[in-house]
Amino acid sequence: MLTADGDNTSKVVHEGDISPTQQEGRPASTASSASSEADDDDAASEASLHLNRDEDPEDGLTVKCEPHSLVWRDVSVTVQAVSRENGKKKRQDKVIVDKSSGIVKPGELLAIMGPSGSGKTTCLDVLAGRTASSKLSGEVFYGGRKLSQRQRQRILSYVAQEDTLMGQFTVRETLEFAARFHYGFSVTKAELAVLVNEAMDEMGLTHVQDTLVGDIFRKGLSGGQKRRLSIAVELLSHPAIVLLDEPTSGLDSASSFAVIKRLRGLTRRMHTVVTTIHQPSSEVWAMFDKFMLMSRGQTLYLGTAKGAVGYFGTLGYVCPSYCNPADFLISIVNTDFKEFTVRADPLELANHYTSSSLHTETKAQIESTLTSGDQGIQHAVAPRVEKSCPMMSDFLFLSRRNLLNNLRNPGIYWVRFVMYVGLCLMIGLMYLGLGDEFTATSINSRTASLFYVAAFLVFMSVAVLPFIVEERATFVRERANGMYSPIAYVVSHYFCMIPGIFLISLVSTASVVPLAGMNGFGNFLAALFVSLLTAESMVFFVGSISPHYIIGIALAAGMNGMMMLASGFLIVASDIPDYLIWLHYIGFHTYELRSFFYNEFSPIEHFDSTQFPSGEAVLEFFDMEDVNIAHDLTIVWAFGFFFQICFGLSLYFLHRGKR
Ligand SMILES: Nc1ncnc2c1ncn2[C@@H]1O[C@H](COP(=O)(O)OP(=O)(O)OP(=O)(O)O)[C@@H](O)[C@H]1O
Repeated sequence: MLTADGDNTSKVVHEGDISPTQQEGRPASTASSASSEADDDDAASEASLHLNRDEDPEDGLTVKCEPHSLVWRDVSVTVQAVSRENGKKKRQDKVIVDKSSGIVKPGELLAIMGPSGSGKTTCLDVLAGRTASSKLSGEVFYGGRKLSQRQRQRILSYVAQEDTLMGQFTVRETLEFAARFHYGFSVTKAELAVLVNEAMDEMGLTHVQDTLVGDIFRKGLSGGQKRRLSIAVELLSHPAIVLLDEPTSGLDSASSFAVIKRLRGLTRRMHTVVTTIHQPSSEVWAMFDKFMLMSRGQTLYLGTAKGAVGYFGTLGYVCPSYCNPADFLISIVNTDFKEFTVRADPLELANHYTSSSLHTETKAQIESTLTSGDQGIQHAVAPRVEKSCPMMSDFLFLSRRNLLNNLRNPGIYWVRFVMYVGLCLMIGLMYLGLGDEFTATSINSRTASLFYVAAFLVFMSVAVLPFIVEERATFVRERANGMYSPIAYVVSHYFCMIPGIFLISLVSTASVVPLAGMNGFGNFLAALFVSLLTAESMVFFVGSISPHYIIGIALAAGMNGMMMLASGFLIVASDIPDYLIWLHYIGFHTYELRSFFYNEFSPIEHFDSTQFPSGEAVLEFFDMEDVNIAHDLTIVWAFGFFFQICFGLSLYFLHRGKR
């Protein structure tokens, strides 16, 4: 069985042939630095590490390439397909990749093609280690070994079908951040600029370097430009293996040609490239070394691209002169439409391929690679510079990106800021001069306004949830491609939300407290600040576990609603039924409300009311007479900390980029 983290692991360190650091003559990655990041499996095989650098007469210090083959053997993927028959839900096992085996050698460019839904993406996911192990059988090897998740991240980059770029950054900024996540402080600013300029140049993005990627607020790059930027981001790390899912979709033919030519260039430096592609032009087709044709999860051909036309010709499917071989081969195996006159039965073709000499040859290559060939080779080709202080550099660059994103994305911060200020001014004006009134009705106004502040202002944090869910896709891609760790992501988000929330709390407090004449500006500010921090932490956690933001909003609203109900205002704590009293204690709203109430009522010595002659009497009525504000706000903060831990755990375990 193919496992998520192969147990027969070895340490693979990426060495560079053209990394800027090495060009400058600074130390490249070493076995010891690599091991500091490694897991136990890695450490066990550390001893087998050999670096094999050599002096290249033309390029300076380069790696002498002894790269590995990517091998997969008898890989099948089975999913539970849900359908409806006569109104009844039916679950059925569906094989979407069936016993696929293959080998791509270093320096080869493999193109996987097939009609829509034939299993190309699934196959690529398997090679990239992005498929849940419960769905998989078969084995994937690199250098004769199964690799752990971390090792895979170090040697391969995966450009997925969907672009998950952040809309508020320009092309140059996007690449600069990606380079920093790959290299940290190991490259200087000048080296970083060289890397970024080179990447933009290669993907034809130089003329749009200052254009925003774009999002729902602003139109930015075109679809094809986004595609090229996604590729450039991943190629920045010079990975040993590059897997790309439809890199040319949305590109014009000239751009497609240029992109594949760039990938071809990588293979000349002994990198391995596997790509799925629809409709390659004849010029693009000519650049493929290997070609794999799939249909309905079956492999119909895996061999040289040059030999494909001849192979199918011998089966009676002769490609007409002047016809693009790729178009012809796809048309004969597309069973979705009736238009095509020449049509093959995919199952028949699959059986024929399995019994062909081509398949026997591939199997033999796989076996010889696994038993001898690659087995003795211990190092990979990718020129990735080890990051110095990875946690610190990840934290700093993530924080910088977060702060910029918060400032630039109106939905994340500024819309909420305006709403908070507007609402708080409304509260201030609605309860204008309340502090000078000590009638019985002023008690009601005080409790109601404080409950509104404690409940509704906190509830408004839900507004940030869609952006968390949206950004999660970027996190998953960057994490799966080994750019940074979830812990750096969580810590940087926490620190970056502090200034914005403090500003909102300050302006909101300054709008309510002086106008309404409420007591204790400092405590009010502290209670609002800590509560908003915790509420946002909760929203981060809910956003991380919700499959869609609408579900997340419903979930966060429900949680807020429950905590409001049991906080002790709508029903006093002593009246809450025993079987629900736990809700009163596990909701952070309880502790923030107590702080707001105690802050307001404890200094008031007199009310014109026989039932509540003083602030203390009001507090006694709500079971809040013995509040210690510092203590209660610490509890509120601890809830926030707990939510942050849950957020981190959820990112760590649920968002590994596996499907
Ligand atoms: N988790 C899943 N559950 C059910 N069916 C799935 C699942 N994942 C993939 N499939 C199905 O498996 C088939 C292959 O999907 P895949 O995305 O690999 O195709 P593809 O060749 O990449 O298609 P396209 O070219 O349109 O991107 C499709 O029919 C898809 O609906």
